Amino acid sequence: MSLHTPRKKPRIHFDDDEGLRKSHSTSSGPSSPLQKQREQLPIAKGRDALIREIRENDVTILLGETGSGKTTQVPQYLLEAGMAGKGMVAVTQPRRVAATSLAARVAAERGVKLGSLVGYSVRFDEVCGADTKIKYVSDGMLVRELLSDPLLSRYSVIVLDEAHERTLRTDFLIASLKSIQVKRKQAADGKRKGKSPSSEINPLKIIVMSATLDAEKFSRFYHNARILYVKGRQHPVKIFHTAVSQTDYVESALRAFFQIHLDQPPGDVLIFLPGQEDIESLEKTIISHAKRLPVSVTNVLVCPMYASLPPSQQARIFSATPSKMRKCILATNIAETSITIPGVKYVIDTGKCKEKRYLSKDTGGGFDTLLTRDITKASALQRAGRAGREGPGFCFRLYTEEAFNNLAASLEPEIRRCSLTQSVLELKCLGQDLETVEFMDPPDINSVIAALKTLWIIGALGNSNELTPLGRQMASFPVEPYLARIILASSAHGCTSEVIDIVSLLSSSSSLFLDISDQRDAIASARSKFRHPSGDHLTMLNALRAYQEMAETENKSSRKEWCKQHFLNERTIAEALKIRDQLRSTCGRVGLDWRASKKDSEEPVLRSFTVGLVQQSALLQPDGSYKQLMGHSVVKIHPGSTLADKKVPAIIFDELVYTNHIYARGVSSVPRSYFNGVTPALPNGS
Ligand SMILES: Nc1ncnc2c1ncn2[C@@H]1O[C@H](COP(=O)(O)OP(=O)(O)OP(=O)(O)O)[C@@H](O)[C@H]1O
Repeated sequence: MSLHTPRKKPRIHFDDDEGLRKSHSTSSGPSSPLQKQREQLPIAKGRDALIREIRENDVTILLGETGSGKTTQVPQYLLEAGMAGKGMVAVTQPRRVAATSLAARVAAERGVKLGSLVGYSVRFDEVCGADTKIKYVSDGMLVRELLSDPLLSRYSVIVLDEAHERTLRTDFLIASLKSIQVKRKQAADGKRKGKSPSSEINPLKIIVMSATLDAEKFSRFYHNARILYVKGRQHPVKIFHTAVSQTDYVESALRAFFQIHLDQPPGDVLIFLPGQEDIESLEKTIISHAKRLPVSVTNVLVCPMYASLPPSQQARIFSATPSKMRKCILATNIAETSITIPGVKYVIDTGKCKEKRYLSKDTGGGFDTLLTRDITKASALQRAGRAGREGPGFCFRLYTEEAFNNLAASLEPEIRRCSLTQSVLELKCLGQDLETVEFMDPPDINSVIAALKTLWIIGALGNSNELTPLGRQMASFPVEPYLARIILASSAHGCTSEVIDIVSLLSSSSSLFLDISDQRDAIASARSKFRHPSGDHLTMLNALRAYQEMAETENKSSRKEWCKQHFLNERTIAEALKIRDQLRSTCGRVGLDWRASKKDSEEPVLRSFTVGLVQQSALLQPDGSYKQLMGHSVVKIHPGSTLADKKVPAIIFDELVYTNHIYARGVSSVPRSYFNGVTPALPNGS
């Protein structure tokens, strides 16, 4: 590799530069139709044996290298073998982008329209029909289905894919499916013996899949379940490590990208970074460096990819790369498992990720936060596995081989490190207690107590931890319990219409207000039109109302321009309006009139929000700081808030962001008296 990086930076030396040169002599072969591709996948050779084993065993643990064909093929084999019966095959995915893109791929392989035989279901978006037999579903959505169908009787087979990720929802399913399987077996046996002839319940098959799984542990949990291995991968991935460790991973990623771009044959590049901030900063530097390249060099198309990016923008990574361009995808670990991004030949792995962790009150927290940390070996293997899906691939790790060897094998399960509030509520609705469920790894007792306390404070649980009617109503809403509580509180204050509008905006995957750090003055002046003196919640409502008024008369391009001028994210509005429809229909189901609206809505709306956000509130101290009402942390108002630098007696906020300070984001000012009587835990007059 010759030295061509911009800004004349020294090249990064990888441990097998020579090997890289040689490996390009391998051709990926001519492209073949989808069916031929299916037959060539490593898993295809073992198809019959696999079906036989699954038929014979209640639970099967399937291990196979990334790209061997597990996720796309196993559900189709089950269908072809008639194992879906009258029911469906569900395939769970920890991430929505994986569920939607896999469903599209499998629909294409079967030559059917997405939403017919093959569909998907993720939060706020479902593309399925009466004839759907294979459903890719986010783990969270399957948990929600449990609430209305505790035996998941619509499914004949449930495939827990990427089980190694051990998200809270996956662990919840791992535990629930174990007892559901027993109950369904008993029901089916009873039916055979004529005890319950009307029962439509059939036995359930469980398949657990991953490329990087502690298979023995899963097997033990499921009564020594059968472990199967799929051998081999379709295309090789050559892995390179840096010769020496790197100090600045963003800078190193920049250099590695241009080394590939200038020296290597065509093929898109996927760079893994920990979070949105790093992605935005690298995006800017890549674009500015690319502009300075000679005109003869292929153009670069940068596509960011992180969870809070609207789904339509995320979908850009899957669209074909224009000719004479090289796509450079900058992604968090949301692109790490399951997905195939067509065109990606090179992966650059910074070795870093953000991990959600619950900061306990003892450490000044009491909330989930994201911390940057080293990835695990399992993640490194998954990241490398995103190359080599359509032909030979290359993975450049920006850390040494020794550092790789020292990485932890896998991440601590989410159940051991995240807030459990929603899960506790869901279990309560199923008549269970988190403490008594047989989890693969039991949760930390302090987290369970914190969740129970939150649910008690917002009225979901009574004094003996029993589920209240209010709690059951909260669980019906597809949002966090505290947001559901706000909606329910709005009923008493007669402002459900306004509150649902704001909650819909808060539940969207990206923020309504664009926050571009170097344009804060321009943003502040554009936003002043909508500013509500009480703070961000009613400012959001004003902006939404202004948008809707304008949209009544303007066409699509003027609407877009208007949003640009006002630094509003139009996609967030579109998403929020969809969410609003769902929340309105949930209101209908729980007997709430969503049309209830107040002309002067400030007090009723803020009173409703205070009920749900009582744990997310802080009081002004004599020294000018804000101290949490329920907790020990001193928080600052986020600079992006309409209340930044303001001193008001009390604030409520949507979230805390943990950087060099603890910042409250999405802030409104409320009179202290609003806290009176909101919760039984608060002393009078606080
Ligand atoms: N959207 C797609 N476009 C092109 N090829 C695809 C697509 N999805 C899957 N493939 C092809 O099918 C192969 C198998 O994909 P599949 O997701 O089934 O593998 P897997 O074993 O589940 O991998 P992983 O463990 O990484 O999820 C890929 O390597 C790729 O060749």
